[in-house]
Amino acid sequence: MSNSVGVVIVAAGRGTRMGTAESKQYLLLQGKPIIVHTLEVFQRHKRISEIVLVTGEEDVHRCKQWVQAYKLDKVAAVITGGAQRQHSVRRGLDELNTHWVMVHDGVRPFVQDSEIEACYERAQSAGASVLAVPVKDTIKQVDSEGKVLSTPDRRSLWAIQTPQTFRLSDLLSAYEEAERDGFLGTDDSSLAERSGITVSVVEGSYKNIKITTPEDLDFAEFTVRSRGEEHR
Ligand SMILES: Nc1ccn([C@@H]2O[C@H](COP(=O)(O)OP(=O)(O)OP(=O)(O)O)[C@@H](O)[C@H]2O)c(=O)n1
Ligand SMILES: C[C@](O)(CO)[C@H](O)COP(=O)(O)O
Repeated sequence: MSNSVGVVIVAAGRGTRMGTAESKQYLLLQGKPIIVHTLEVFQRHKRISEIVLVTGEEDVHRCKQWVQAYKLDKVAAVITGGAQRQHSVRRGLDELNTHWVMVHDGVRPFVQDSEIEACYERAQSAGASVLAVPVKDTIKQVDSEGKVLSTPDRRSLWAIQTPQTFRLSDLLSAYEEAERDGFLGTDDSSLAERSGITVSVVEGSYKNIKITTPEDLDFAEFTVRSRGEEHR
């Protein structure tokens, strides 16, 4: 099928900003690890045929157990990541056999089915897409001494989320180029952009947070609890 879609879910980080002994992707939300909440969103999505989960070496075993226990049968591989997010994504890409790839953070469990669909459709029409929200604050560029340098026009600023969707062959080329040039980016789109791929933004929701610091857990608990109440 020429539009098959695989997902690389990266979960090999240590969560230093969260500061918990347990890596944040394995903390429980209503009794279930955050990473399982994230996997379930893609497991149930009709567009997704294959999932590769990238995790820490010491976590592969328990992740494989969850894949069985939660019947996540789209998970084709659970593999070990690298030192930086970019290295983890690269390893995941090498495992996929689909035409399209979505890269998603394991700690963004609140992405909606409709957002995944919109990202897929935009990538089909534009070539590549990223989910994002317009920034709400005024942003300033500041130098190392704390002096304000400039105030960029907020109307052109977006906070970038995942999923980020590309043709697998395009993203692999972009990753190879970045590796060759020693470029390290904080997202996948930045690698694609520098290799000349046009990336289009899909407006998402402020609820699709990346669970990063302790206050994000309060929001996550609240969100999961309210969903449970909605379904009662
Ligand atoms: N070497 C790495 C680093 C990060 N990630 C993943 O990339 C996503 C986004 O990264 P971030 O939130 O920054 O996670 P951590 O690196 O774990 O957090 P911190 O920077 O606070 O240590 C997370 O799902 C994380 O597990 C990864 O797979 N491999
Ligand atoms: C890819 C990403 O989620 C876009 O917001 C993010 O850049 C990855 O995490 P980090 O906070 O930059 O490490």
